[in-house]
Amino acid sequence: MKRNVYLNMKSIEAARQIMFDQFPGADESGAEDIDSVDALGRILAEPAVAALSAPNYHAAAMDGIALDAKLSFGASDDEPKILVSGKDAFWINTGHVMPEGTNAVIMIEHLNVIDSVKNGSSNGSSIEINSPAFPWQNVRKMGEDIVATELIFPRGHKITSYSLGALIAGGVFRVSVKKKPKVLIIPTGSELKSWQYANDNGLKPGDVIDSNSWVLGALCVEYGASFESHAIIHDEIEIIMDAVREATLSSYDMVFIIGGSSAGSKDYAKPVIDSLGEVFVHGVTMMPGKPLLFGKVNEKPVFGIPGYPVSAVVAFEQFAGPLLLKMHGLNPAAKQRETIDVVPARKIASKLGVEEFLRVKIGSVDGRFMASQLPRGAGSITTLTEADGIIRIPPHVEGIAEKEIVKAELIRPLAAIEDTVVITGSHDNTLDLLADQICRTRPGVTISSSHVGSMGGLMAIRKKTCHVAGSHLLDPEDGSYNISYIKKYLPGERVWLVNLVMREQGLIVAGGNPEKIKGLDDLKKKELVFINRQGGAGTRVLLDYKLKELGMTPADIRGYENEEYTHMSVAVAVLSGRADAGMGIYAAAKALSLDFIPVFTESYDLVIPDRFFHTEKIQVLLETIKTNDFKKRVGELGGYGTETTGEAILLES
Ligand SMILES: Nc1nc2c(c(=O)[nH]1)N[C@H]1C(S)=C(S)[C@@H](COP(=O)(O)OP(=O)(O)OC[C@H]3O[C@@H](n4cnc5c(N)ncnc54)[C@H](O)[C@@H]3O)O[C@H]1N2
Ligand code: MOO
Repeated sequence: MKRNVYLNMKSIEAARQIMFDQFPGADESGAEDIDSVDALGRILAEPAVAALSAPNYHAAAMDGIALDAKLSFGASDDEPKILVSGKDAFWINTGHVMPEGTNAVIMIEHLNVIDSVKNGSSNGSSIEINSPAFPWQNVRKMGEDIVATELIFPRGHKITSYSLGALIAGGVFRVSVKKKPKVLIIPTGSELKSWQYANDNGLKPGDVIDSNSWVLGALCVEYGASFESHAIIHDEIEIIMDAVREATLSSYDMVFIIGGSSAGSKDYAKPVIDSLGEVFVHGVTMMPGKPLLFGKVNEKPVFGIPGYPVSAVVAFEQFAGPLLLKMHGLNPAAKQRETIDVVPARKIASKLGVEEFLRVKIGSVDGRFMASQLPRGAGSITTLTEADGIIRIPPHVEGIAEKEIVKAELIRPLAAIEDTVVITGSHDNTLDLLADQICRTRPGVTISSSHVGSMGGLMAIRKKTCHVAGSHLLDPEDGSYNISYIKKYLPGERVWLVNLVMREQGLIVAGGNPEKIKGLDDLKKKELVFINRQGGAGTRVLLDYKLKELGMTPADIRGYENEEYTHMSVAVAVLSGRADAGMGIYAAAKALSLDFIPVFTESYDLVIPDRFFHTEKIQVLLETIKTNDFKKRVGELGGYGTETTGEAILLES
């Protein structure tokens, strides 16, 4: 099988130019007539002209009396005027037709009814007024809002919820709108399974759930198009070819082939488009999304969308999406996101020659928007779901220095970013629980946490890039937690130390504990293999402290020098049989159904600078951790104590 090579990578701008040039008439797609009430989000193909006026009569705008304003002229406190109800003045309610001969309304609050109950409409009641009315006061004149025959909206207007009100009030009950472009999405790949299949059968190694069809379908809808999904097609070129041929000959306006766009031996998108039509672009200098393919078959645009989920999204948002907008009669830039100035929390490297779409979390700390980079992997959809924004690094730029101000496109609203508590440091599952629980205390307040270890958290406080650090640093000198580290690394900072939980650290061993391990002492047995954590990890510091207490040395333990970087990878080492025991937290053992032998209870604390401590969102966070609900849920996780949860001390170092 011949492999594809990207002979001619194009810049985003050049590739887009080719795309729009190839479909100059894209915006001349047809129109259809529909009921106005069904037209939300649609684009007017013809102007909407009012058939009725609104209001279509002179209407009282207030409750009171209607009169000819002339009768009230000259009225004052000293010389009030008396009107006779039924003759000079007529009781009227808001919205009612103004009686013949009247042109003003005086509000009921400004009337003094002399010889009858207020609101009564009996003839002969006298009403005193002590200020004049001016003509048309408190009257909504006929056509005040909309005049029949006037233009309500020009063609190209996108119908909003407000627009529906104007159309219906103006008597426009049917509208001519642009037809929605219709997309056929074809997922390809022998590894792909539908979610329904996964639901019924589970997944085997090598199976991948087709999630892209759903993401791209939803994006089509967001961009005003409709879509249908083809059944998954295995890596068989003839079948993919048939599907594309058939789609381009039927009513679809655009076709996506997902997957198989790059250089693999089973990557068929290019040969398919090539043999049915013409390929214009294969390869764009952007990342993710580099292998994007674009061509024409039977006069219809066909895209080869890269299979990695983030690549697929970028390919859509940079190419297929803007073309859909144009087909729908909209400006292709209509979906451009707002940008803000952000400061990277650390320097960011970037590859020369490609435009990188870097997903970042953004936090508002000390009046600056700090951006922390999320993992770059195009295979991780969570790098988009976790992101607050996207920093685009142009092809000629090699990276961004720490604290260099750059633009970020916003994915989440700014107000939500302002309401986010940024927590950096050691990870613990109770932080996830807190993130879920906090919106019960105050909807809108959210937590964004990144995991860089306890020391990383303290450094983030020092660099002013977070509000809260999660930390469990044991001082082996005296067995205290965090305090001596704060004194050493945050000199001059007033910080609060708040206990989140007490957490059990222990030995993670195989299910059923076949080696009958009871504690650290047992690790002296030469037939047992240990798996350690990396130097500097809180858990490693703890192990060394306990070993010293027990009078043991590293030489006593086989495997002491083998290191892993997370609790979970220690648990995986035990599960795979590579080690008999490792130190870690209960949650990691539980996640893989391993056994756990408690060794020590440590303090997992939140470090919060005093200048943030009294802010509303931090108070909401503190309130949340003190709730019984939160403590109960922590208890249910197992391996935690909450007796001291929420206890806070102020440290001035
Ligand atoms: N030798 C090279 N290999 C690759 C290159 C390259 O330049 N040279 N480019 C890489 C880049 S960049 C990308 S992006 C990917 C895109 O490859 P394909 O479009 O050919 O996609 P597949 O290989 O079919 O799939 C990649 C990945 O995505 C999963 N996938 C596919 N379809 C779906 C779907 N509908 N829903 C969810 N996930 C899907 C698929 O299982 C793979 O894991 O190529 C690199 N390779
Ligand atoms: O360009 Mo690929 O799209 O990096 O993942």
